[in-house]
Amino acid sequence: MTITGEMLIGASAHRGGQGGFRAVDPATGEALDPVFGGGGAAEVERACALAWAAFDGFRETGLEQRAAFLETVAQNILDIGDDLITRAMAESGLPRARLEGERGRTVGQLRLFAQVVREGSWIEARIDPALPARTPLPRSDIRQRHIPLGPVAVFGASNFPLAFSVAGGDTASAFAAGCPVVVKGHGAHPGTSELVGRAIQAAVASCGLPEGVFSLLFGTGNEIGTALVADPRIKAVGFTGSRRGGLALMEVASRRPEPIPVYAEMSSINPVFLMPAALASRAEALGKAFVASLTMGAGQFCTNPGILLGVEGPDLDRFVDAAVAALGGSTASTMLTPGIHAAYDAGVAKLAGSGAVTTLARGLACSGPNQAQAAFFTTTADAFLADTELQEEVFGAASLLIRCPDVAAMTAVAEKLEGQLTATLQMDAADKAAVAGLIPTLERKAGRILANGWPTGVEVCHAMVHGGPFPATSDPRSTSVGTLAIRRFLRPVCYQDLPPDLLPEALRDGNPLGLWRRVDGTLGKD
Ligand SMILES: NC(=O)c1ccc[n+]([C@@H]2O[C@H](COP(=O)([O-])OP(=O)(O)OC[C@H]3O[C@@H](n4cnc5c(N)ncnc54)[C@H](O)[C@@H]3O)[C@@H](O)[C@H]2O)c1
Ligand SMILES: O=CCCC(=O)C(=O)O
Repeated sequence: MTITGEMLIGASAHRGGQGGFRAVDPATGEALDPVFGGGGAAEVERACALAWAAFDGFRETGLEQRAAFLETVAQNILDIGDDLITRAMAESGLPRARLEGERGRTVGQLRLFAQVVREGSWIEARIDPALPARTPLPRSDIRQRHIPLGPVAVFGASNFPLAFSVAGGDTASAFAAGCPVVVKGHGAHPGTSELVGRAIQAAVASCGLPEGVFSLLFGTGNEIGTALVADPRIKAVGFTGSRRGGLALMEVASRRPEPIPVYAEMSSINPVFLMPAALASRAEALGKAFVASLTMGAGQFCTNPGILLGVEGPDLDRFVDAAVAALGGSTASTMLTPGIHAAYDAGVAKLAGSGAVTTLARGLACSGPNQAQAAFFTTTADAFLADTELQEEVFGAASLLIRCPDVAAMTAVAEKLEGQLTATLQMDAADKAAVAGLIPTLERKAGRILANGWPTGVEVCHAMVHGGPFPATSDPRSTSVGTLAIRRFLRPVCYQDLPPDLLPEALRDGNPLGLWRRVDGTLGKD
């Protein structure tokens, strides 16, 4: 499939005239063809007008038609074949195996949402039948279902060019809910974005959906993203990226005459608690496994283990020795963009220059542009508690070990942490009592609590929460991975005493769609 450098606005392809740009291969520093034309206000206007025009039709598509659309997008992505993988490799510096796995995750995610759409319980139909004879007052007939919010703006993330980008989780969950999507493609992987965008555009056409169900915009500065979030026809935003970018978009959304929800996933350092009995029994294995998680994908995971906490002593020393040995032998890896590489180097230099921090190990030297050496630092619990800057995320393979005098100090540090996507416990049976004391704190701090695993590698499933309190996300009530993500783009509507033939099918007597419904408080298929 040819990459043209055009934006996709509804059914058409359009070359933007607001400044050209090219993707950069971070492994070589070379600019890649073609030149992409950036868009501006006119393209935002056209995409949002089409999305709004498509909304009422798309939101009332039958469950089967919408599920088939998601499955068609998945198949069309697979049908691009190897061109998608080779372009994504060139634009991201990520290896083939990682991108093939990510393509599988993206396609699996779309298919999982198709199953969710068909099953229909996300509509959460509720019926409280009229009670005309109730005293002292009769009850009306009251029914409720969930409807989609409206067109959603999705910002593709740099670090997952497939699973968190044009057809990633935000887009899949918005489509599943019945929301048209306008994507602002990430400038780091425009070719990958165009290929996937064309797969979605073709699916919209072949499934007989209104063209405005999907558009893909590009732009060189912040203006296009700002204009998109400010557009009155956009009713929600999905974002994965920097804290600064997420906060800026939240600000734009909140200043609109009609403020809208922004689901921004931003910054997390994902604490790992090395409990004493676990360290005593397997410090060396934990040290090696930690480095494997830290250095995966050059550390460019929002779930990266950015801090570790352990009680000082010989067992923690054994952990450190094993981690230092593993990290010291880790090869430098290409980062996603020159900007992300520069931010990593600056973050590492800041930690290394802190008087309260000691450098334990660095990875092997770099041998090409935009490569990062892994970094492992240590500090004390007192120093960490005294300096909030030590909590700042360094996006990449850098981690800080906090040496604590006892388990109580680990809890004290946990209490001072900002909101997190994950909190990980390395624990043995003898640690259970101490862990039980930590869990209430971790529940308040994180979206996902893991035992004896590593936070990188998020499962896409029904029970997953990839979210958490600020600054992990802008809204701790939801998730951006897993099927619960559909809830972000829905809202309840109540119908009181409407004539039966004006009710939506989901709420009609006789349950024509065969949905799970709560009738007079009881869940069933009545
Ligand atoms: N939490 C995560 O998962 C995660 C993922 C990727 C990057 N990051 C962080 O973000 C840094 C930069 O990487 P990035 O380019 O992927 O993220 P970014 O936040 O700079 O950009 C993400 C997207 O948002 C847009 N954007 C950013 N700021 C904006 C603004 N003020 N107004 C309008 N649009 C705006 C960008 O154009 C891009 O499309 C990294 O160094 C890292 O610290 C975090
Ligand atoms: O970078 C954010 C997503 C991380 C993720 O999905 C994973 O660890 O698998």
